[in-house]
Formats: sequence, C-alpha cells, structure tokens
Amino acid sequence: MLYIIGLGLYDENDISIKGLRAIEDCDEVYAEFYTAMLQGSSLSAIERRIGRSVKVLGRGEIEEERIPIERALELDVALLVAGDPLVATTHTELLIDAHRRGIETRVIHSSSIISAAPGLAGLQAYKFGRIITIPFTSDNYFPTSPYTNIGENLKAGSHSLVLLDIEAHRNRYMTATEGLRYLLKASEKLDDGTISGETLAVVIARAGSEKPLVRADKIATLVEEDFGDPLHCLVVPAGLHFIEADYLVEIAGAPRAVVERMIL
Ligand SMILES: C[S@@+](CC[C@H](N)C(=O)[O-])C[C@H]1O[C@@H](n2cnc3c(N)ncnc32)[C@H](O)[C@@H]1O
Repeated sequence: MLYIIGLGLYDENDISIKGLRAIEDCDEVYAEFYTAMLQGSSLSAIERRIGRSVKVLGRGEIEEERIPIERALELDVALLVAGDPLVATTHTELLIDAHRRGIETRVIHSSSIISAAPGLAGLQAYKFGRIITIPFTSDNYFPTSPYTNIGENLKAGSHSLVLLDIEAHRNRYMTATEGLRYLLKASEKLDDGTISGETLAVVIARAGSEKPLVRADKIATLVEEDFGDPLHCLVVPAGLHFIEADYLVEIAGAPRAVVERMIL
C-alpha cells in the first residue's frame, strides 16, 4: 500500500487526523520537500508530531530510483508531501506507476497554496486562469512564457496565481521580489505593454502561518519591499469586482487609486 499524505501549508500541525492515522498503519515513512516545504517546521518537529522517524528523499530517489514504489511492493509506505498531494506531476506519476505495478494507493488531502492564495488575496477562485511558475533564470536561460501566460490570463479577464521556483537541493526558494524583478525584466525584453511597474500585483508570504503576509500594490512599489522568509507566491489580478477591490485596499494595504482603475 502506498499512501501519499499532504502535510498542509506551514508547519507540522497542518496534517489531518486522517493523515496521522494512516501513518500509524505504515511500516515506513518517507517525505519529499523539493516540490514545496514546510517553512514553519523542521524534520525533527514533524517526526515528533507524527511519532515516527521519517526519511527525506531527494528528487532522484523518488523519480529515478522510485524508492516509495519499490518499498510499497512489499510494505505499507507513506510519502509525506508539503501542501496537497497531486498538485505536482511527480505525485501523479507515482500513482500511475503504483497502479501499473498492482500497488494499492490512497491519497490523503491537505491545504494547498492553490486554494489558500486566491482566498488570502481576496480574489474569487473561479476567476483564476492558468497557474504560472516563474523559474530561476540565468544569463543564458530566460524563458518569457511565464510572462506571456500572465498576459493571456489578463486578456481573458482571469487572475493569475504565480508560483515561484524552488531549488531545494541548494536551499534556494525564489522570493516575491525576485519574481517581480523577473516580470519587469521580461516586460522590458518583450516591450509589449502587458505588464509594467504600474501593474497591480499581490504578494503572499508564509500562507498557513499565524500571520501570513498579504500585500498588494503596483509592481514598481512592491519590488522595493522585503517580504521576509519564504515561501512566497504572487497573484496578478485582472479586472476586479468591487468587493475584491475593497479587500485589496482594506486587508492587503493597496492604495485605493491603484485598485480603483482595475474595477470592472
Ligand atoms: C509546487 S507549489 C506547491 C504545491 C503543494 N503541493 C501545494 O499543494 O501547496 C510550490 C510553490 O507554491 C508556493 N507556495 C507553497 N506553499 C506556500 C506558502 N505556504 N506560502 C506562500 N507560497 C507558497 C511557492 O511559490 C512554492 O514555490
């Protein structure tokens, strides 16, 4: 049996009671923190919370060696993942592989940035378009598709949830400031006017913690700010309902003049 169990968004207390009970029944417990991580926790705190020792697996051990699958051929195995399982394709591939190899599987859900971020940004979840991820760039790698995809969402009147790259093996978590800088650089490169320093954006940091940060303003202002420890993500809103606009002003600190021009 292979269980894939969501740990939720922030610390070891976000796991569900169902998840805890499933772990009790397992012979071995693994975790991966390369698709997301619990910034408010540590391996030892997770181990204390669940009362089991946990072996953390890297990308190669899951995607190439397929350790959880190999072990689940003989044993009951749990794989713990930050957020909700199956948001990252890695977990879906594991389920497909397990199914092909006759291993019984069960997914235990938890909170996810995919639903937390739209809510924290005060934006209506059904008005979101395609989810975008901004990757780390370099001198010879600068894809512009994340930028153009946000543009497509904006054109369709859809808000964009923008996730930020993680290189867990290097302890590198893209900050909202780096994400915003990417958007300004792509805008300069493409010069198509889709996004500029005047564009409204929302920064969300540490969703699931006691005091998540939610801050909305034009990109030119946000890019100068420091949003503290990761994880961060961004939202680029399209046209706003007046309640969405009120929320961004009252809760997310946006200047009224910046959101007013976005009201439909
Ligand atoms: C692949 S997604 C996470 C998927 C995860 N399974 C889930 O359901 O939440 C990883 C990205 O989501 C964002 N993210 C995840 N957790 C977050 C949090 N607690 N606060 C802010 N952003 C977060 C970050 O941009 C991070 O790089």
